[in-house]
Amino acid sequence: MAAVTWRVVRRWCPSLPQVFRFPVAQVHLGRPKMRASQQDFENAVNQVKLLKKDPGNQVKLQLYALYKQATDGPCNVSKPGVFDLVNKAKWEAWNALGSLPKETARQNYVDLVSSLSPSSEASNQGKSGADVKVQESKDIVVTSEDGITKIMFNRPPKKNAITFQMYQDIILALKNASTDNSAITVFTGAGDYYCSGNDLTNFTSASGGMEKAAEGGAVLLREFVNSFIDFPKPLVAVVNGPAVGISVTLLGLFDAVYASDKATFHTPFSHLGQSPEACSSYTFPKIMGSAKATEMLLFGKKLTAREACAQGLVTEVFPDSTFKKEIWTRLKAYAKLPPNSMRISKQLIRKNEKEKLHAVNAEECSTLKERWLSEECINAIMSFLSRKSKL
Ligand SMILES: CCCCC/C=C/CC(=O)SCCNC(=O)CCNC(=O)[C@H](O)C(C)(C)COP(=O)(O)OP(=O)(O)OC[C@H]1O[C@@H](n2cnc3c(N)ncnc32)[C@H](O)[C@@H]1OP(=O)(O)O
Repeated sequence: MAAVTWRVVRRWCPSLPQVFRFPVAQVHLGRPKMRASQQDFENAVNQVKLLKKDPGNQVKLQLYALYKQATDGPCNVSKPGVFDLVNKAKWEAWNALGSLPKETARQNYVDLVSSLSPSSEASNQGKSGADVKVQESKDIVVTSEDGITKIMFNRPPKKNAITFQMYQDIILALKNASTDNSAITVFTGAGDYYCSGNDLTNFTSASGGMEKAAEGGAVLLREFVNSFIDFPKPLVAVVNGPAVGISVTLLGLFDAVYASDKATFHTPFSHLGQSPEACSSYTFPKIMGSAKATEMLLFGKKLTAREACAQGLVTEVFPDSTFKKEIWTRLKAYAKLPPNSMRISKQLIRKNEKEKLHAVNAEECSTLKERWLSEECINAIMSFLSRKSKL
């Protein structure tokens, strides 16, 4: 099997990978699908041989890398010489998958092949006997175009507040984006808000009581933030409007943040009887100095986009009238840069911080678990729900 894939890739990949455009593909995420079986994987390998349309060198390299990871595990061969262009590109694609587990690589391979041949997914599911209906998530929309995977908060009637389901959808979207063929990943919001933060009904509407909800919430939050800490490609926020709570604190883990001049940045944790999350107790003082971080995280001072830019939380601010046009033009150009180079540079920048970020995340989550059960927090949430308070 390996020889077949090797031949296919070699035939398809005669030169160094160029930057290829990938067709528009909209992927709705929902509950994770059943894990791909060995049979699904072998079906997908055969499916690749039958593809009528050349999917482009980037996809072929990704297929090669996932195949090797799924069958041999992490890259265990020495790097080809600098002039062995094809094998070096293949080695780099495989090596970039790091310690991705074999089962995950197998699943990602099957998903990637499914996305190349829309009819194959249904037939794969039929063969494995898994008649699982993938629940579509309307609240997180993931699209891929021009080398950019876009993850959009899509719940405008609730100002894009994040439900428990949306946290899970985002974890899955980031997992898929980390091995898809895009060069960069972008978060943005639908409607007038970027995101109003955690959905304040998450805990009150959870079955099984507050204690159980707080326990589960802390585990989910930790996994959610970890997926941002570990995300291997450039991660960009396109902040189209006001951002609140966790949608602001997460920005400290992004590689670039572009904002409309209509955006605001608000972390009202004390007003809500809560404490900072998403590593902001570490990243914010580092980014803006402890005095300015204190104003935001302890006193809930809301920043305009220009103030956030002056503090280093935002990369650049654009007039709202031209924001979308200007930013997507720029991002499409960035997405044409060599993806491996960007990924490796990000790895160098993030490497020395990772351990610290994971430790901070763990501590913030266990602190929050206690906070969510506190009287201060419960009263603040009840007050919002009974419409006595608004930010
Ligand atoms: C796994 C768990 C992890 C948990 C991680 C913890 C993170 C901490 C945080 O994120 S703290 C931040 C939480 N967010 C807030 O406190 C914002 C609360 N919302 C508001 O104050 C206001 O709604 C507003 C300022 C965002 C917008 O005000 P506006 O007057 O413009 O609009 P409405 O208030 O009428 O809102 C429209 C509808 O949207 C609902 N809504 C808005 N935000 C939230 C939210 N965060 N949670 C739940 N619902 C929200 C609002 O209730 C309205 O709904 P309705 O039309 O049905 O009344």
